[in-house]
Amino acid sequence: MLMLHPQVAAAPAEVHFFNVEENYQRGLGWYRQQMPFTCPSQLTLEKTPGYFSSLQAPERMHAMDPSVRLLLIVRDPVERLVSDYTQVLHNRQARRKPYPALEQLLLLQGQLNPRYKAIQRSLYALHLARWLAFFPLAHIHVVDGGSLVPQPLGELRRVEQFLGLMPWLGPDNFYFNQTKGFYCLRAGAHQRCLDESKGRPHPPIPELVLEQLCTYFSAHNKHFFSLVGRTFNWC
Ligand SMILES: Nc1ncnc2c1ncn2[C@@H]1O[C@H](COP(=O)(O)OS(=O)(=O)O)[C@@H](OP(=O)(O)O)[C@H]1O
Repeated sequence: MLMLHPQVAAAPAEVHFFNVEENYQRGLGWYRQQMPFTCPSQLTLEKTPGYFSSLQAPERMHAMDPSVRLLLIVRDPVERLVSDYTQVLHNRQARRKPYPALEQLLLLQGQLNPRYKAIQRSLYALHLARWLAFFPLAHIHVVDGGSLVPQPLGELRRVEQFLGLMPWLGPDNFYFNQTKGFYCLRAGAHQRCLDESKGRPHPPIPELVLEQLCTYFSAHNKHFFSLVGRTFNWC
């Protein structure tokens, strides 16, 4: 989830990205775990995926500034779950710690375990409803992660529009990186790809488990579609 101040149209000279969750995980000091002071010429963006499913974040963010604009990037909840697992698996392996196979976490005596955190984080309707208790839908722009990957320009132009920014992005700002198999960013002489912790191959999931996941998420997904007033190509 990304949080932006509405005066972004003022075209600030500097843009700061901030990720409280990452800074916390990296053990940085408390001052890197709070929103920094921002000058009028600066725009500060907060990007912390964990806020979306946080119980406290909506109310706290609203108390900080009820006029913030929010960007929510969603992808197929099943893909998100597997991506979540893959990320934790690699973090554990990097610290030479064991981690169970995905199916062991997903299933309890053959049935899906709804207490598995990666499943809970994929219940978008549940989380969004908490945000909608504090912010109107018009303040929340949903980015389709499934289309952001193959067509980044289209999705990001819609973000520019939502933020009331002057259209700036064009096809030259993206290039396809054959090695990574993804689009990366280019601005003038600068190029930026997501780091190697992103875009890793996902472990295969048996067809039967996929069907169980699909059945489980289907009603939640429909609820999410009704909340945002659009559908996605998910279960
Ligand atoms: N250039 C490039 N390199 C790697 N990965 C890319 C890229 N562009 C888009 N993607 C897709 O973005 C997914 C990672 O998104 P995250 O939200 O986890 O990353 S981040 O928090 O925004 O850094 C990542 O998901 P995973 O494959 O599950 O890692 C990709 O599907």
